[in-house]
Amino acid sequence: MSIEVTNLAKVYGSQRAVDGISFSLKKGEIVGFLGPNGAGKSTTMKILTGYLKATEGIAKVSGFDVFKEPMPARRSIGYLPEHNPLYTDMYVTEFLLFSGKLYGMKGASLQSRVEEVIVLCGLETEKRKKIGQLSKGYRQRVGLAQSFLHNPSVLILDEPTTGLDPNQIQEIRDVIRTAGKDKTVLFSTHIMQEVEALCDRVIIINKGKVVNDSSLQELRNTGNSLEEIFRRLTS
Ligand SMILES: Nc1ncnc2c1ncn2[C@@H]1O[C@H](COP(=O)(O)OP(=O)(O)OP(=O)(O)O)[C@@H](O)[C@H]1O
Repeated sequence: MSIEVTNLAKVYGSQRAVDGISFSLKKGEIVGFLGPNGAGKSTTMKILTGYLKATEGIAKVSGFDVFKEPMPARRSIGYLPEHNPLYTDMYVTEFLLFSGKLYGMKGASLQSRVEEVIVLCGLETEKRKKIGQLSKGYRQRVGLAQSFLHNPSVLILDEPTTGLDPNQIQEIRDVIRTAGKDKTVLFSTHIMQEVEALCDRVIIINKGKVVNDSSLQELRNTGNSLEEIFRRLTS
């Protein structure tokens, strides 16, 4: 399994924001992680990527326990956080070279990988600009480029298209589809068409609990729209 979550819980004060969830993703699956605001999606993703400690449970990425073996687990993950933090004073290429060095990449192989992700993410026209000068969509592409840089086998993308216009949404989806071809992808979104366009499977959480885990085809077979299913399970 590329991602394995078992009885995972996160307690903030008196709130069980993540309340004993279990799910797994096989190699190569693209899975949509849905849930209303505050359901616990970002918290789960932060635990998987090692940014937060869980209160209970086990989380494994590429077979590595994210708590006990954090370094190999992190090396196999590309993460785009919800509020994609970037150094706005850096130039695009400079930022990607800098990020690559943080992953231990260097020299000609770093240079050529940066060029590769710039093409993959459609950043050629913007690569000489400062990140602060870029539109929101292009900043998001820089965040995605950074997450792909070390060629991780697992991508964890927290609302990668939020706040983008319809053209940018389509373009970012294409990037995820292309880059995700040989990877396992877990991504959160509030856009149902995005799930229809990209996913093999849908996990829905509500109030910290998994309320649906099924293939898109199984959901289609119910005869209800994804939006109807989402509303029924989460309201
Ligand atoms: N650092 C924190 N301290 C206390 N409570 C927190 C903290 N981070 C998140 N929470 C709470 O945990 C719950 C789950 O939050 P989380 O951000 O994981 O939800 P989400 O599903 O990603 O929501 P959204 O769709 O709005 O991004 C929320 O009620 C939130 O207020």
